[in-house]
Amino acid sequence: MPADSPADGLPRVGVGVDVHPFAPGRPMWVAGLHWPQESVGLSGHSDGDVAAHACCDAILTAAGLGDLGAQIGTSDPVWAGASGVALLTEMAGRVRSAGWRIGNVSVQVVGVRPRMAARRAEAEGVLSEACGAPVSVAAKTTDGLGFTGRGEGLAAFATALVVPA
Ligand SMILES: Nc1ccn([C@@H]2O[C@H](COP(=O)(O)O)[C@@H](O)[C@H]2O)c(=O)n1
Ligand SMILES: C[C@@]1(CO)OP(=O)(O)OP(=O)(O)OC[C@H]1O
Repeated sequence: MPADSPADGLPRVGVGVDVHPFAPGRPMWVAGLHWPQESVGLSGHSDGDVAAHACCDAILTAAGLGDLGAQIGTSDPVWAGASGVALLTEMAGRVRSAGWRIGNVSVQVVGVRPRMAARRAEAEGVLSEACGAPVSVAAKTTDGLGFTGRGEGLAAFATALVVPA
């Protein structure tokens, strides 16, 4: 059965993970928001927005369309420096063009900074607008453990549900 099979009208789930290291001299963009109080940003070919990228992979895998790297890759100059919101808007459009409706997306940011809680609703609004479906946002620090806990970088994990249009 092909990976993008509609599975007889049943919903399909997807998963996405992304990790980027913190990098001095870069603006911090996470979950579609700019965090101007942060002294470092995230490295990457684009803006490094792990939350938006994990959402992209979740909807793409749900639709059987590969992942963000397969869709655009880091060799494509068109997307160099692209915002996570622009990428999520584009990937959600590709998922819809392939015949899917996006039910919802849930993303969890893992790391010590930025502190998401105070701007969680704002992030959910921006990502939901980009996705054209509800996106919920959560966060965890990992209590000092691992590269996230040590403040070396940021990770995000997302799941998505799609249904045939
Ligand atoms: N980057 C983060 C990480 C966590 N939070 C919020 O803190 C709560 C407690 O996190 P623990 O990892 O210590 O359990 C968590 O539930 C989030 O609400 C955050 O805002 N930003
Ligand atoms: C977004 C892309 C392309 O600009 O690059 P990065 O910003 O490096 O992000 P990543 O999630 O590591 O890989 C996906 C790439 O397609």
